[in-house]
Amino acid sequence: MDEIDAVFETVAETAGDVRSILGERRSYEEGQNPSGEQQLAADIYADERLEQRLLDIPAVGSYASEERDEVVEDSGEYHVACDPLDGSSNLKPNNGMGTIVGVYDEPLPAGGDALVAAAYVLYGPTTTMVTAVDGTVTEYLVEDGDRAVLDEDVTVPDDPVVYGFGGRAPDWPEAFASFVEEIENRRLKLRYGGAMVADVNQVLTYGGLFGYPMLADRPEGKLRLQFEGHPIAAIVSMAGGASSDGSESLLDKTPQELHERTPLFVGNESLIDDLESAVQ
Ligand SMILES: O=P(O)(O)OC[C@H]1O[C@](O)(COP(=O)(O)O)[C@@H](O)[C@@H]1O
Ligand SMILES: [Mg+2]
Ligand SMILES: [Mg+2]
Repeated sequence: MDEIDAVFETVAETAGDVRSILGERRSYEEGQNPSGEQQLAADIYADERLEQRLLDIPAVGSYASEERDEVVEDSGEYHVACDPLDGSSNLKPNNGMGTIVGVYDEPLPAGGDALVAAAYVLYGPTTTMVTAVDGTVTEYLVEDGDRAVLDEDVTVPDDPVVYGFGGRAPDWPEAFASFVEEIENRRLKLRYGGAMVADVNQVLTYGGLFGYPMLADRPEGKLRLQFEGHPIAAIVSMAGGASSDGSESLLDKTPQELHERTPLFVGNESLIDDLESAVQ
């Protein structure tokens, strides 16, 4: 699909720009995003750049992002939802961060069944990009805005190695806390860096489970279904893994509101099955 490739191309180009400003846009701005989180100058830069560039593509009919209240309308058959800078609190300690993009063929907010393609960029020691469309997941190295294929068929390894869960352990519901204990006893290794894209990329590379669970005072968890949940779930699912909110696949869910949150788990299908049995 040429239109989807145009979106991927634009995201790769923009990744080059975002990478180049990270060093100088480290300060917090006055404003908060619709989820009540303080915005960094880099969050705002990435959001504005993606908005401009993506809406320039004729097939892109609207742009929505974690960093703005409303959908920006244009005309075109695809609707793009972005987390412009995922894990931006990692900017200060110089750790991994990402950009997440979901492409839908229905106006937003839209259900997971309307998602036709997804991608993320990982700003690590190198910049890489993972795309998912038509059942295939591809990993690229991004240099100067250009993509070079690293792995043309990314699949979640059968034998899981790593796990990482967000939130404070005392806030985890009892059933989830017992599940985590059991996961640790299976000799999985802890890998948690505080940026979902970076943590999920560990799961795609080594196999395992990433989650940001329901919390005692926040049963809806932290992460946003439209901007983070659906695209990440689609990528992991197309790579042979699975997703869940604790009881059903994230791809079966439709947000009632654009910025709706959800508990989020992605990884090997067997681990997602075990998680659902443990927390339901
Ligand atoms: O600091 P915590 O509570 O572990 O939360 C980390 C999670 O929050 C996020 O940073 C939320 O994303 P944003 O940075 O885009 O708001 C995820 O990337 C990450 O998994
Ligand atoms: Mg995020
Ligand atoms: Mg963000």
